[in-house]
Amino acid sequence: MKKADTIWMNGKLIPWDEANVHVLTHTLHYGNGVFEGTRAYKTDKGLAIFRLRDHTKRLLNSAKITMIKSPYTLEELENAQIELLQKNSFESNVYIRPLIYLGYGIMGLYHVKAPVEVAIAAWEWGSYLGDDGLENGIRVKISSFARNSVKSTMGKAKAVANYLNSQMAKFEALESGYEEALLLDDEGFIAEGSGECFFIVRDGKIITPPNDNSLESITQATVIELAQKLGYTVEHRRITRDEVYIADEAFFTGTAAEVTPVREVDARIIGEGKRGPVTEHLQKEYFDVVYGRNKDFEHYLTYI
Ligand SMILES: Cc1[nH+]cc(COP(=O)(O)O)c(CN[C@@H](CCC(=O)O)C(=O)O)c1O
Repeated sequence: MKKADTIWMNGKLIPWDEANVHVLTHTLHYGNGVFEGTRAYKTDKGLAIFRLRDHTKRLLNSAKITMIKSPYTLEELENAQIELLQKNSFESNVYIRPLIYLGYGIMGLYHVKAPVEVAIAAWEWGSYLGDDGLENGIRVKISSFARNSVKSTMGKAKAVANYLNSQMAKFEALESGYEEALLLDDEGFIAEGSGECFFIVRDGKIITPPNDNSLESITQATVIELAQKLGYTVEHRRITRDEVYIADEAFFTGTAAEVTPVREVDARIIGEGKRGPVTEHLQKEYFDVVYGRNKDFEHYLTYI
């Protein structure tokens, strides 16, 4: 990972190598911290953060869900992200990682007296699932792990602790020779990927699971809005694994994953075993949106 010069920590820009925490930082031990993943793209008019407000709102919603009181307002956090990108220099697209976490000072599960800290880092990050994956699709394994259950966790919070489930699913998939995991919910319906939301295409219709068991994905929402504007029928409904196997196309969406085609699931070739025509169309349109080439969506961009 290429270091940037500085990281924003609790209101100050400090040198990357000095952005450290104490080993008894509460979140390190108990996993109650919330974070975001936001991309900024090199558009013709310079670097632009995509859906900054939506991501920052979700960060504060995540904090509210897990009972962390942010010391900064929505505007202060937005301005901090803008300042971080202005004060660092980046050659290519940037990934921004805000984190609100519980710092050093108390141990034990009752967290309310732990100090709340905020750090925002940014680095240059290419395609999450590989350039080849973006173009030709990836191979996916249905995970042996069910997605965190709504009976025991809260998936609308982008909370640190929720990612042990994702990490183990990702590990299992890669160790089995695949490139990503697709998780079922605890009733056996498709939930989402380890770090993405999921779509299939059947008979020209675009289908994606509701967010009962997944993060409310900003990229999923953008792709749905885009697809509807392009005249596609979009269904938000439950999907079973065997419906995935017989789908004409499938793809993941996420800030990091962008629109990544899926060409195989559990050794079943999806469609023609490559990026499908609808996926390719949506992927191209999505990149036009985030690079500021689609004026109907330019309100989502915050130019730095
Ligand atoms: C579990 C999960 N589900 C769906 C999504 C898609 O949400 P959105 O980015 O708002 O469209 C993400 C983002 N996953 C982050 C993973 C990055 C990482 O590995 O770290 C991301 O895409 O930034 C998830 O982590």
